[in-house]
Amino acid sequence: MRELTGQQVVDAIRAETEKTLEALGGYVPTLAIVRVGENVPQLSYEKGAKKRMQNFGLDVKTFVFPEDVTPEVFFQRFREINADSAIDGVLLLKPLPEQLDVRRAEQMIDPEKDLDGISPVNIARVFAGEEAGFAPCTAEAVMETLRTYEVPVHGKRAVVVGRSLVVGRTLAMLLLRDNATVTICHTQTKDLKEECKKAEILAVAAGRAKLIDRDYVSAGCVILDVGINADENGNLCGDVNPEGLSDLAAALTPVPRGIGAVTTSVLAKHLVQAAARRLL
Ligand SMILES: Nc1nc(=O)c2c([nH]1)NC[C@@H]1CN(c3ccc(C(=O)N[C@@H](CCC(=O)O)C(=O)O)cc3)C=[N+]21
Repeated sequence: MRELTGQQVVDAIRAETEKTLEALGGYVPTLAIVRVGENVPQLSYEKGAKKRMQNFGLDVKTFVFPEDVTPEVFFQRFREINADSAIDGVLLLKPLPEQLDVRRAEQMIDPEKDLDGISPVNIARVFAGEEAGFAPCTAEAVMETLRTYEVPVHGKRAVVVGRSLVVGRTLAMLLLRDNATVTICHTQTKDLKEECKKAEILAVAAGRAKLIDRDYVSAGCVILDVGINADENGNLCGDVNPEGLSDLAAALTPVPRGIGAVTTSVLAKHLVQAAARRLL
């Protein structure tokens, strides 16, 4: 079994962004991270994103609001951040506390700065199979990983476990755009094992630690593990249990250092693209 580590994909994405940065002639794009409260998964994504931006030579401004911020204050500032010409892209960390209507934020975000594809405009573009616009970074990270490792997608049977808008559903659309035959599985799927065993490409974004083991996998399957969970000992683990897969699967992305590392690189790529579309 091949281990599809993120680093090689990160390097390929960095090389691509460097070309675009050169065309921008020394302009340094700036990412705005907008966070409300101190939610742990959001803090770890923010930390990873900041490190990656630094690593790619990009700037970050962080806007932090208290958990109990009023809608008036939050949306006023969010509107200003969006309109700020010194900001090339915006990452709004989700979920938002309940007093803030997330749909209002999604509709407000400038689609040209919407690096994680949360605006209805960008969602529509992805679901229409268009190349323009920004797809959610994690779903695109899976496609970048397949591309870098030259895993053929065209005509393959792909099974996606998980139907969240940000990952599973979107990833299904990206796989479909590349001519895979796609099945989406979820918590109400009758025989998950049998469905997964049909997969030549198995992408798991279920949000359940070690849900998938060798009983779900056919020989030669390429497995993409999108999960980031904490195991019994508090260590990061994926939605896939790698034990017993090595003589069965053709390839697997590790957790950590797999899709998660690629996700922040796609965010960086989108930031550079957003700046280029605005300035070139
Ligand atoms: N608009 C939006 N998009 C998101 O994608 C989004 C979000 N909001 N809100 C929060 C959740 C949570 N999330 C995480 C990402 C990485 C790690 C993580 O642990 N990353 C490590 C390790 C990753 C690895 O190597 O596999 C790192 O980046 O260094 C955790 C959590 C994203 N989310």
